[in-house]
Amino acid sequence: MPIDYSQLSDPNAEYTMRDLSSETMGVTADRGPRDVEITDVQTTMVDGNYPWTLVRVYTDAGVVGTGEAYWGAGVPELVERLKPFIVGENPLDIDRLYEHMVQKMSGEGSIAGVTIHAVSGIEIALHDLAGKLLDVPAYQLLGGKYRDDVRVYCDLHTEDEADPQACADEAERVVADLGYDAIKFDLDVPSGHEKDSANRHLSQPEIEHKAEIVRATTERVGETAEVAFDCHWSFTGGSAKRLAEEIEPLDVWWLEDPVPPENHDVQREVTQSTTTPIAVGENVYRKHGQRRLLEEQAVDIIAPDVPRVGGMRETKKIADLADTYYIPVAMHNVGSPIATMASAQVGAAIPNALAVEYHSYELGWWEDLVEEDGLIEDGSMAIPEKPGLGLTLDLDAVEEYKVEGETVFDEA
Ligand SMILES: O=C(O)C(=O)C[C@H](O)[C@H](O)CO
Repeated sequence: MPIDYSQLSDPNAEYTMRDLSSETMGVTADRGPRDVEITDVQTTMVDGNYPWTLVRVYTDAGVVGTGEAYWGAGVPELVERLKPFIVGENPLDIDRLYEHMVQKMSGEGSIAGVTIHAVSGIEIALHDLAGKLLDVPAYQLLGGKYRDDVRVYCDLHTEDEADPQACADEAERVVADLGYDAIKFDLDVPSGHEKDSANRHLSQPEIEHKAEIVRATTERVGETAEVAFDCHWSFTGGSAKRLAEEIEPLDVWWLEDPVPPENHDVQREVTQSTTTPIAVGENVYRKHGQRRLLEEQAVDIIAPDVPRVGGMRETKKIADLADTYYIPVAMHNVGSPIATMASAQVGAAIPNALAVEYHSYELGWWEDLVEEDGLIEDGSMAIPEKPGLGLTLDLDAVEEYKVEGETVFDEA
């Protein structure tokens, strides 16, 4: 039997002094037709190339909002934990409900991690819902449009990720056949020269091997496409600096996460040591987490993940802060069409959007999860003029691709 979290004791959530519920805040004025109440929250996990955790928020108006939380063990349980804090609330108060959820979960660790994944999934669903209730696209809720289409970059893989020629071949194929003009490869791949996989140090032959991947791909497609490289927080500051310097003459879009994200001093030193643009952000939570990276100009490009960092408004706030330092935003994304569209809607509404990531080109059924077709064309996503996120989940496809044992959401 599923656990009824509302029956479990949680002193922090019960007695927290800063209570942002409508009742305590006295948010009770009659809003006429906009007086809508949240009645339920549900999740369904889809077995994509990541465990996509779809979130639905139901209302007494019969309107449902769909969002997506970044994957992670326990995220559906955390969504269930959050439910009592938003049931009965007006879904149009997105900002207050976000603050309310974060505050109520502060004893449980809402500074970062899977708690914020769960909050983000609900927050995105609230944008879809609010857009539908007000009959406007989600970007409109964020302040309106800077662009009709948002650029999408494709994360690429090859059977042998360490083979520079295989990477160059795949880059050429994807750029020519799928129409992308921006792509990304992993650079934390073995070179055959590794002596120790723990100490983060890169020997010169390892650096030369990585530079060879960069050289092979940028030489092959550099005239028509931008190429970024991801290092997944692997190296020492010194190694990162040597790698970044080595690839300076090559035409790199950005080098991502060369060092772990938690030491800002090292991060800043690496970024400021090189002309190779450094991108960081997917593993950093909420505007508070991203603040120092931006204020200390420890990044050239900020890369928040919308269903992970806190949701759409939180990403907008991060983008606003980034823009005060003239730093562009490349939205990290490994999600389903729901997360990808949520990211693109943010991209439409911020001046400094560089691109949104697409991470599922090898899956074959990514787009089948929604009724709409042609979501990404020629490396870009057109922002729908339909209300909310502008997508309709195909519940038959959700049933087909759900994680074994999962239950598909109720209809509206
Ligand atoms: O695409 C990226 O930038 C990634 O880092 C993909 C990663 O595998 C994922 O986000 C975390 O494991």
